[in-house]
Amino acid sequence: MLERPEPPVEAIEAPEDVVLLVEETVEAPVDELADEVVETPLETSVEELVEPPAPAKKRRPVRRTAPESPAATPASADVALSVQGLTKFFGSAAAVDGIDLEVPAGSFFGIVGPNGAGKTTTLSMVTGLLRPDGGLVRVFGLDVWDNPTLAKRKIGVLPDRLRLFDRLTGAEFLYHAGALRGLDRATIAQRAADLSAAFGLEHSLHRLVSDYSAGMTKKIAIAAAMIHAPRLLVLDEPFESVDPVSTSVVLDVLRRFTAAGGTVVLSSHSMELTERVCDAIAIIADGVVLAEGPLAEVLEGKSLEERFVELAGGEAAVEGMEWLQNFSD
Ligand SMILES: Nc1ncnc2c1ncn2[C@@H]1O[C@H](COP(=O)(O)OP(=O)(O)OP(=O)(O)O)[C@@H](O)[C@H]1O
Repeated sequence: MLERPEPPVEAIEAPEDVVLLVEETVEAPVDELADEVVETPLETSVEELVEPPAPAKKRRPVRRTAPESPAATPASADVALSVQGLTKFFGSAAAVDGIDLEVPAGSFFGIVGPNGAGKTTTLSMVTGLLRPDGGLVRVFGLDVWDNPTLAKRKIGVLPDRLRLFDRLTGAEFLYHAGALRGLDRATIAQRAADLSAAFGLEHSLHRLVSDYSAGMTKKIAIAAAMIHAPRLLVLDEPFESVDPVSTSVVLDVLRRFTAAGGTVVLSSHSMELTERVCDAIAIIADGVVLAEGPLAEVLEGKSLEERFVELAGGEAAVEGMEWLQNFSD
């Protein structure tokens, strides 16, 4: 029997308090908003990571991998992201079909795959935006679906199909991102200044995001994803529509982030860029992992493009298109 299609991602998991905050902040000037900020310290100590406070017992929303399965082994402390048996169906079709991934802390991890391979669906489940039908996702040992609040503090997200509050200026947008993460005004101001300078947006912060170019929009969205100093950045196609100069600026920021111990997981259709910047990769197609591991191991001495086509490619069905050679004029 066919299931109904999933509702839009943001309609599924957005907690009520976040929605309220969004509604309250959209039209208000930044200075007024500052007083409403909840000053919750965001960075979580190492102790909290190792021994998170016992959460209230909740019904587990995710169908688990059987405990005796080898895939359900505990994650190690130096693993930033551990995905085990992750599954998602849309109707009767498996978009993600038992994916396992292990992303070492401090790495620059790339996910590549053909259109419809399941990259966005995987990243949406990893970041707590889309509920899996099965499997486990752990971020620094925390189960994203058992401890969403604690786990999401560790994660900065650039989602696919950006829908930004584009009637805000760049400054308001960053303020809004920081306020949602519970940062106080002074911290947001400091970080917004640092991030906008790093991304070359410092002279555009007074402009409406709706007037930004596609590349500027990506950059402000990545800046917003970083404002709470997450340990893990999950970026869905961060370089799409971004020119080479801006790409290099973004890469520079991300490299500094990983050099300081942060972890980046990104999806990309650029084989050249993925091969150049990532130290570990996964090639996925039809919702399954075809190869995963350190870059050199996956490549086996070939270029990523060659390896990608070898594993995920197929002969294009061009036969029967002779009509295309008979031009209409
Ligand atoms: N909300 C949805 N409802 C029904 N099917 C969906 C939905 N979202 C994704 N799919 C399907 O799941 C599969 C994986 O899609 P997904 O967007 O994860 O692929 P992708 O690898 O990110 O593709 P691309 O590179 O084109 O962005 C596709 O067959 C897609 O049509």
